[in-house]
Amino acid sequence: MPVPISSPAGSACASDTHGRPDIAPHAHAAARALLGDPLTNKGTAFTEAERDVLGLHGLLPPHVGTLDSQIARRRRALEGMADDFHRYAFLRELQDSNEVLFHALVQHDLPRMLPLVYTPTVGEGCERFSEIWRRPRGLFLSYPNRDKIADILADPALDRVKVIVVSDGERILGLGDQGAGGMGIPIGKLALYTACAGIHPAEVLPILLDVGTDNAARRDDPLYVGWRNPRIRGGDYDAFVETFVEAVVERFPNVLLQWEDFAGKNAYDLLERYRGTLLSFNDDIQGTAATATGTLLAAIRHTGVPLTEQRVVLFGAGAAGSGVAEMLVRAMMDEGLSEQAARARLWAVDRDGLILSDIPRLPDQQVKLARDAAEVAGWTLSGSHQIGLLDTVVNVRPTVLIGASGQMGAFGEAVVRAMAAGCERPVIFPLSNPISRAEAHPADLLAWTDGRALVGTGSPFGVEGVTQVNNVYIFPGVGLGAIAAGALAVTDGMFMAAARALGDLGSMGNAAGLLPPIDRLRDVAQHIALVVAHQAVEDGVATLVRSVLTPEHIAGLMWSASYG
Ligand SMILES: O=C([O-])CC(=O)C(=O)O
Ligand SMILES: [Mg+2]
Repeated sequence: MPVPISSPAGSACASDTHGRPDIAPHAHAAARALLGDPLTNKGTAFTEAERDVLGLHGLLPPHVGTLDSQIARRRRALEGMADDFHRYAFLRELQDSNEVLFHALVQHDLPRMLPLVYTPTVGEGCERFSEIWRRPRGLFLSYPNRDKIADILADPALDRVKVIVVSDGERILGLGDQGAGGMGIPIGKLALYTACAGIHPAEVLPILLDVGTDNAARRDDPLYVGWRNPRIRGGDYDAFVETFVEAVVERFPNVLLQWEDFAGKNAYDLLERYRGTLLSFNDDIQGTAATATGTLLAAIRHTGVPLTEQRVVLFGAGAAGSGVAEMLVRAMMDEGLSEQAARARLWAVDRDGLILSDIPRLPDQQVKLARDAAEVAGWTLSGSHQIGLLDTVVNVRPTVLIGASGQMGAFGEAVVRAMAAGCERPVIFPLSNPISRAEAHPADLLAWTDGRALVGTGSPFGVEGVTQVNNVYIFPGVGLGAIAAGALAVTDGMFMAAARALGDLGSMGNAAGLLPPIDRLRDVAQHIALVVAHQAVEDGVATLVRSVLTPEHIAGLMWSASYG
């Protein structure tokens, strides 16, 4: 769906009484507005005819370019830069000046561009957001403006919005509280909705709920662009989010909303509170879970050990880790285990060590994962305090080790060698992002296991044979599928269908990895969208019937970057 570029008020050119062409004053303003709006700007690719009609002569250099030549020019500039952070900033600026060119560049070479516009570089983009602030994108809904949310959303420029990604910036990847800088994440995720699921750039809306920050370094930075206040919490926070959700439902009744990078308890509470009111999901809980589950199912094709016989140790039981655990339990139950038998195959280790039921004040999601102290009574332990990751691995002899802790290097040599000693083909997924928070470097995992490990990392490392196990394999397809089916809710079944579809996809020619290569992400999203849309029908939440939900229907919804 190209954005129509219409001539303002018919034609900009008129003739004065002497027959000289004359450009009406409003046309000058309109011409500048056209170039200043990233959704309509084509830069040097405006044709002669368009320049005539739209009054663009003089504002552009005389050369008329093509999208391909523009890509080549930007590509050369990008490769000449000193580091990825500057490439990130350059691409953000391009997105804010010409969206078609930005998306064409990204789609043209996803393996090169994804790590620049998304994980891992987006992490530094959030940490240094204020430093590279240039132009507004999306909406900052700050606590002091809480009475104005509905007015802000009323902007007619937002009429086409179909997908919102919202964060409050409190748990940005594994980097913690970044306050308003967390906006980099909704922007990055939505760039992938366009790149992978073909959602038009005019239909996406990044939102940052600025409720302050407890990150003193950000607050004390004189350049910080956010609200300089400690985080609002408790009832005031809940009321603020409630106002936000009510305004969204009123303004965009059919929108798909993705909660992203909220801290643990809020992540769970908001998902559960609003999943019945709003077509919504939490990517860190559900997207990560489906990605990890799907990749584990793919790994099982290599190891031959059925899911119901896996022994899984999870390190880090926050929103992402416990989301993975719950989905694995459901997947094992689908394959015939009782809930109790499924839970008996999972051990979760968090900051107090192995989660045991006698640990006081466990968060709700950890209570379900806790083991009975009696179960570990016979374990050989290295110390008398908590049961750490190494003790757990030595005693459990896991077949699968998953990290969602944000703790760099937590999968050390002793842990990994202990695992490899008890298992022929260890499956090891250090999922935490960005690279500075990964539980292990994949090259070390391969070395310590003599190449026997099947390794998947949240961030890209560029190590041969290592799969990137990132939510980008899931959320664009789930979102597109939900939209395609006109779904009223995103069910757990839709995520399970997405996970199984991912596991069944095979590596699409990616000989070394478990999942398809990054340059096939559009095909992945399209396939997952179809399966998810069908599951929406199955679960009774679709407003369209199954017979119209064909691959052609999905493909027809996907926009590709071109000037059209
Ligand atoms: O953004 C990513 O790469 C994956 C993710 O959701 C997270 O780490 O929070
Ligand atoms: Mg996230």
